[in-house]
Amino acid sequence: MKITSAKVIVTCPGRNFVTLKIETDEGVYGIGDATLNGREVAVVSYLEDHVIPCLIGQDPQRIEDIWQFLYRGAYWRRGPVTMRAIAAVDVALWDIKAKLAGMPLYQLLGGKSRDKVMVYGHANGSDIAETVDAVGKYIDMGYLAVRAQSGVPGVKDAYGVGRGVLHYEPADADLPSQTGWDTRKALNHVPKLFETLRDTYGFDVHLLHDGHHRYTPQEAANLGKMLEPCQLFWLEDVTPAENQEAFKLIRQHTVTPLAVGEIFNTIWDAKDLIQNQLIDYIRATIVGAGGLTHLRRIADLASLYQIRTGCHGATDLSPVTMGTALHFDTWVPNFGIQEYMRHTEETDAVFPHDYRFESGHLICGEKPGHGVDIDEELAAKYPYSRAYLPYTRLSDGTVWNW
Ligand SMILES: O=C(O)C(=O)C[C@H](O)[C@H](O)CO
Ligand SMILES: [Mg+2]
Repeated sequence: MKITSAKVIVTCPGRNFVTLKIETDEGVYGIGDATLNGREVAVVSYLEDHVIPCLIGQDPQRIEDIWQFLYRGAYWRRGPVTMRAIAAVDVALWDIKAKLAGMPLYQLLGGKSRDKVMVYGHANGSDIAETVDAVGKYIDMGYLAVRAQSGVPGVKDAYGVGRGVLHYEPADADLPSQTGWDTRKALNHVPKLFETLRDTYGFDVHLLHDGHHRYTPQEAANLGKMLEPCQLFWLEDVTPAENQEAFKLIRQHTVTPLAVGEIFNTIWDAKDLIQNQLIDYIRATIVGAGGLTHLRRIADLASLYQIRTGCHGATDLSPVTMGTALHFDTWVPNFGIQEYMRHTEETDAVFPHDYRFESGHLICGEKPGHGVDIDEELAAKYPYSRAYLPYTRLSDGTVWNW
């Protein structure tokens, strides 16, 4: 069996997505997501100019060998562009293998560990009252877990505050827009938000919060400690994780559960965090961390230390990643939770899929493969449109972490 052709499809049904389609001489094809928010075209070139020429004529059934070839063979390892390109190939090949086997992908991974996958939604508002209302709407929709982000008084465009009720897309301008940050103001505000949420909704609903890399380790420890009475499900990306050791300080001071990893590319980004038990949830996902082949290795390492998965699932990860992640979540023994930021109707129409939301859970379908396709004719109606993520400055002009 041979790969006969591969093409990259770029479409923008409200936001940009990069999709790889691999075709074979047996008529079976596979689809993989390669979207890198704000840097999409770099991955298109990596795939078209450097990966696809090497794929033609290869046996698509040799997933592991092709993964190793793309990772080791390039000499230049890791990084978001390389690993997204590898992820797209990997997922397309798993899709092909599962279609050939006539099985939903979770069966190839080892079968179901659970019937459904608990997800968390994104509630946000410009102030505490609006955010509390928004969380209530998610609870009414059946969610068992909700991430809450609120505007912070005196901070311009605080992270996570969207412009719509169900959809939040931060990459919104053809040059990066400037947002603000003030840690002191956030430390005054965030604990009040969660106290109000607990007073309003009690302690049964799982609540989550994303620090989006803004705090220093000391500030992060302080926030984690202040939030302890509110019993969060997790506090995410509370400090940047390039220095994995930084989490030791946070860990020594708080039992608030910690989640990290949506920007990780490989197991090496998470190795010390996992082996020193400095986190509780690993957020690496299919498209970010080299596909199913590599994410499985991260999850297995994490399972040795009772660390559970919590795959990134923002809207810049296409339905192809969501569908594949749901097969992974259905199988992975140390599953924790899955992020679920809803795609718009336009996006869902471009990527027909068989997963569905039911009572706070997503359930993957039973179609052979990962269950997500691309409508190429419809995709062609939405041409690429450059969009950047915002960036952040403190009030004195210093660039900070967005
Ligand atoms: O979903 C999250 O937790 C995020 O932090 C979303 C990111 O800001 C988003 O994926 C950036 O493209
Ligand atoms: Mg996040």
